[in-house]
Amino acid sequence: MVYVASTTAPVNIATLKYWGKRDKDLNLPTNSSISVTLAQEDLRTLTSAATDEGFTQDKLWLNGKEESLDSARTQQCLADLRGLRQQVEAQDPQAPKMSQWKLHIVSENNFPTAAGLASSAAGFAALVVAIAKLYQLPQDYSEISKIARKGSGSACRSLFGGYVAWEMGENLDGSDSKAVEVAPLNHWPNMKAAILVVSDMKKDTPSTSGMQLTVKTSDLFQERIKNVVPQRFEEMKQAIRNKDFPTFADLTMKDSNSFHATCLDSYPPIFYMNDTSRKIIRLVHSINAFYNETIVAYTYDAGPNAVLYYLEENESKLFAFIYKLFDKVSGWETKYTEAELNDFLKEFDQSVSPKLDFELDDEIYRGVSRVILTRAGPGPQDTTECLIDENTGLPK
Ligand SMILES: Nc1ncnc2c1ncn2[C@@H]1O[C@H](COP(=O)(O)OP(=O)(O)OP(=O)(O)O)[C@@H](O)[C@H]1O
Ligand SMILES: C[C@@](O)(CCOP(=O)(O)OP(=O)(O)O)CC(=O)O
Repeated sequence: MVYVASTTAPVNIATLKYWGKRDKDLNLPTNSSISVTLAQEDLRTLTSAATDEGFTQDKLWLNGKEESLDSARTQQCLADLRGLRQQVEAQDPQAPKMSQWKLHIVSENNFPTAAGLASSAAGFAALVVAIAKLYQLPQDYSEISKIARKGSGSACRSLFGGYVAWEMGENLDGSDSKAVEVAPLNHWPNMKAAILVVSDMKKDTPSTSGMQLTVKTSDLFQERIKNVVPQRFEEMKQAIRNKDFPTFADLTMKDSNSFHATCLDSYPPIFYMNDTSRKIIRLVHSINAFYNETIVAYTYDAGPNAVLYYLEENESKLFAFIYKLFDKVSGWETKYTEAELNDFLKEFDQSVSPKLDFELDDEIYRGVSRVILTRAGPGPQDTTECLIDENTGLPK
């Protein structure tokens, strides 16, 4: 009999960045980090996991293609999950001996893989949660997040919705390096995100090797992990608890800049942002200066895409600028009617244009391929969708 379980898992985008490992094999970080989990209508992984006594090999199909499961990281995740399943079997002799059987895993991302859109985070979170469900593990999600962490560090934060911290921990075996909820989605539900996709191309320097180089060569990095991030970690959690957007946003922007500064300070230097990324940074500062209030924050991961965080109530103020500048780029029409989009232009003409005290770069849209308009969202979700045929145990 083929046993099957499925889940979806979200992407998360850090507002306090994880950059640097103190243990590469266990993905133990040199600093704690914080992220916002994003809604799954726009960005999510759907994963089904199956097991059966008759399966002969562990197998993975990702976006319709069979992929290797051989990476040490994936093997770690599978071994840990099987270890926990063994405990279930030891306590309940009736429980099927799934820990001894092979697994079939089928997964689909509804967005480009490895484009700096945190596919590995959603991917490993979904993989681990699907198998934990299949195995009926009793552990809570903080415990399960330690297994996702071994797949990809940032994946541990995708086990929760809303506002999430990854506590770096101290133990050498990683037993206290786990994700915890800072605040649930409904605490501050009006957080939105506009992602300006600057490039869909696969990135040059993978996060793992980039981090290794920074840890080894950057002096600035030592200052960051010792004196900058620990304090920011506490301040950002407090800003989230207080729903204090200006503080949250200022910390987010400063931390993105600090992380990219350590990349530039690596030797040889690593460049994740490009000219368009930098123009967007300037634009965001100009918009905040124009309103004399911090209404929007940028943050960049290991790639040139900009993620802009803002509150729903400030959307028309922000979109007066960004729809005006990026209206030629796709992604708006799925979220707004033509009348709503016209209102953003009207807002620009009536409220912004007469007072505009800086020059807008009409060509900036050329560096952006699309916008993804999304918002803060919940953690992994149960689903009735299943990617595996329950009779054959193969992808549908
Ligand atoms: N649904 C999935 N299931 C299992 N593994 C996945 C899944 N999606 C992505 N991955 C793994 O993650 C890898 C991509 O990770 P990578 O870190 O290069 O890109 P990214 O996550 O988009 O970028 P970043 O984490 O820096 O934002 C893929 O090559 C694959 O091995
Ligand atoms: C810049 C980041 O997005 C780096 C994410 O790195 P990964 O989690 O992809 O790295 P590995 O642990 O090596 O898989 C910052 C962040 O998400 O906190």
